[in-house]
Amino acid sequence: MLAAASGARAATARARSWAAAFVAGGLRADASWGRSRAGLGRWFGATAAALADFDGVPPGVKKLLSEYESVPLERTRNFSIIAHVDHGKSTLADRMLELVGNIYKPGEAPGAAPPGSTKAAMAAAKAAESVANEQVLDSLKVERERGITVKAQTASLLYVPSGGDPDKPYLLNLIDTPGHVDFAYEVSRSLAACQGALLLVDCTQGVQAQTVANLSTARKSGLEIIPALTKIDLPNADPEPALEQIESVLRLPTDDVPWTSGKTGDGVTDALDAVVRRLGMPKGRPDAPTRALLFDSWYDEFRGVICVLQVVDGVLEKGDRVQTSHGDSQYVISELGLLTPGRHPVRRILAGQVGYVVTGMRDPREARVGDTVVVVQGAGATPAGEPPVGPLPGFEPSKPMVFASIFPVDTSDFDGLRVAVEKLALTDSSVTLVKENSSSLGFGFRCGFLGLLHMDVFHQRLADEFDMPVIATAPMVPYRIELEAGHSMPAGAAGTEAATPDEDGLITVERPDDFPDPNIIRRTFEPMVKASVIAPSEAYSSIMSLMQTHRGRSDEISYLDDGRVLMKYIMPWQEVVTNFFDKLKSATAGYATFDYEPAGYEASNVVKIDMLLNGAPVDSLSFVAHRSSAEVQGRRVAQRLRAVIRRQQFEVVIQAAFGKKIFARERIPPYRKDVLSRSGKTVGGGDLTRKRKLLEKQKKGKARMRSVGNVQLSQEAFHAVLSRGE
Ligand SMILES: Nc1nc2c(ncn2[C@@H]2O[C@H](COP(=O)(O)OP(=O)(O)OP(=O)(O)O)[C@@H](O)[C@H]2O)c(=O)[nH]1
Repeated sequence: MLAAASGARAATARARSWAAAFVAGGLRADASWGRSRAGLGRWFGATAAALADFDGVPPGVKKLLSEYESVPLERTRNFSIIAHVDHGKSTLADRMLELVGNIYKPGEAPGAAPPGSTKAAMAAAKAAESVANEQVLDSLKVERERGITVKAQTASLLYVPSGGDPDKPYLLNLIDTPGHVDFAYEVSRSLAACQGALLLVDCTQGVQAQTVANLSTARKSGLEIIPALTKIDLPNADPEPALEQIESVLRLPTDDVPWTSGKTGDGVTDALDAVVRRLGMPKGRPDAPTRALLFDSWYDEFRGVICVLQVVDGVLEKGDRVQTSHGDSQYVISELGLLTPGRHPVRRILAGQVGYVVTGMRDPREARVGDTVVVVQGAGATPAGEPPVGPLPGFEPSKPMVFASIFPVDTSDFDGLRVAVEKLALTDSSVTLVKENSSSLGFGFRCGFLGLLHMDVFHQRLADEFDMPVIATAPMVPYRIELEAGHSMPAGAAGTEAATPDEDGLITVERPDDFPDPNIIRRTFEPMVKASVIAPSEAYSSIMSLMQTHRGRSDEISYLDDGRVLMKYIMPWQEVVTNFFDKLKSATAGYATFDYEPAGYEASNVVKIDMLLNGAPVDSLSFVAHRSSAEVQGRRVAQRLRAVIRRQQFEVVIQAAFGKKIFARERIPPYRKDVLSRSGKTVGGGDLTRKRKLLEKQKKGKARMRSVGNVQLSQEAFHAVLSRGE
């Protein structure tokens, strides 16, 4: 799973830097005291008072920590927010946290400057506030940069519903979920810990492909669904058609739909009231032996694995000795607490509640998501003489959907890459890693990802967090192959598991070079997806022809009442992986939304195409394609390689081959670049410094390339393979 620096840890760090920014802001402002206007003096007085009381814990969190134990199960609600990407989940969740005081509202953080303050004071206060507030639930660096949530996050809050008794608050456990299709697995895990979900529909965009997919996942989990409109503040908000689609496409009643805005905070109480009113309480038995559902985990460099759990039955306490249902090791809980989303230690977590647990566990693979944690020794242990409690219904582990290899840019830096990927994999247990030895690029890792965005995010995090740029090969989907009787996978295939037949007698191939000789293949099966596209009806015929080119089979077509069409297709996953979404966007002027779900395997006539440089096959450039388009794709790759491979001092011949048959050939003529000469004139014999500089510069340029045989390849060469479908 894509976790990382975890939300909670980042949130804590943010809280610290917030306090630091605030204090620094105060000092900077102090220096300009003499120049300040009259109002500023009053502000500093108030600021000093606020600072004296300020312990970094917002008031809502203080209340939660002091009262959560007295909230009975009947007043507990666990819910998720689900929606199409960018429909406003994180923003709405942030407003909910502000409303109950778990985080500060803009202008309300202690020390925030009043209007009319000096520039320095305003800037300091603004910095402090933005640290405190900006998208608190999207904390990973990549999440902020790309504006997407890749990691589900949890926050507990106390809420008094409208007209409710202030002495009887509800404990709401809110689980923010990723919206992107790659992270659907995170969504399903989060949902397992909830009784209901707020399904957001952006009322400027209406129902989209992923709204449909998320609803189907939530329904499969048996959740109560509360549809809600978002972004009602926008000038182009059009709630009526969105409501009609909620009724006609999602088949949900619309008589009680909160209208919300994450920008202005409108309707946030309506949404929370609906959660309290319409969702059931968690099904748990406070007096039974403890069973807790592990639904998320992340790795903290200092504390080890941190697990997020929902205590279903019983109680979890600090000092308990615990064990997971599927593991043998036992651990002692050294800390447990609530997430707000910052981490706050408490003494115990009761039935129905959600929190984090630290045990000193070092290997994230031991924290299997979906596993049940039971108490072996402690208040929640099974009484002596009684049979141990069974596990809660778990859920399936995620399976990689695409594979791509990564190699260090500098061959001598494999150890650096190994350390970086292993550390990153600790925080992202859904990525799989197998060491591989490529004949062209040397040692690297075959990585399995949940999808293309997951892959991109992994590469970006390697660069961001470990300063480790990599050469990455084009992604490939896992094919399953039935070999002719009496044959087995040739030795040397990456990953022994990949080479071992499964219970159906099929082997899974995850990299083109492991594709066996066509003569020993009886049948090949490729993974399929059920794709949903929602687009303006005018784009119907261009989508249809795009789908045909990509071997899509129409499954269902329905027209929405706002002039859009919902088209469902069964198509090969490999077709989606090779830049399909970009083409769909350009075919529909960016208006289409797209989602898919796995749809099993189908027999297919796919072949491996080899790319050769100066007569030698280059394993990292080879690819698998459907027989019908394999040669066209091979030709395209050869042409693109000709365009991106720099001229060398010798001729480079690029060829594409299927088996022994070479069907495409491109040539790059030699070019002798003498960096020491300008316009044919050699740099003067005496100018040694300049000569050295030029040679240094040339060396640096080369450092971002990899030599394959005697040809220099850059990352663009591997992109040529990725974009072969265009
Ligand atoms: N005007 C307006 N903008 C909003 C509102 N809610 C969200 N936005 C903006 O819409 C964009 C997406 O919002 P997010 O909250 O990140 O959406 P999300 O659904 O969490 O996105 P993912 O997690 O990536 O799926 C951001 O630029 C927000 O500032 C709203 O109610 N009104």
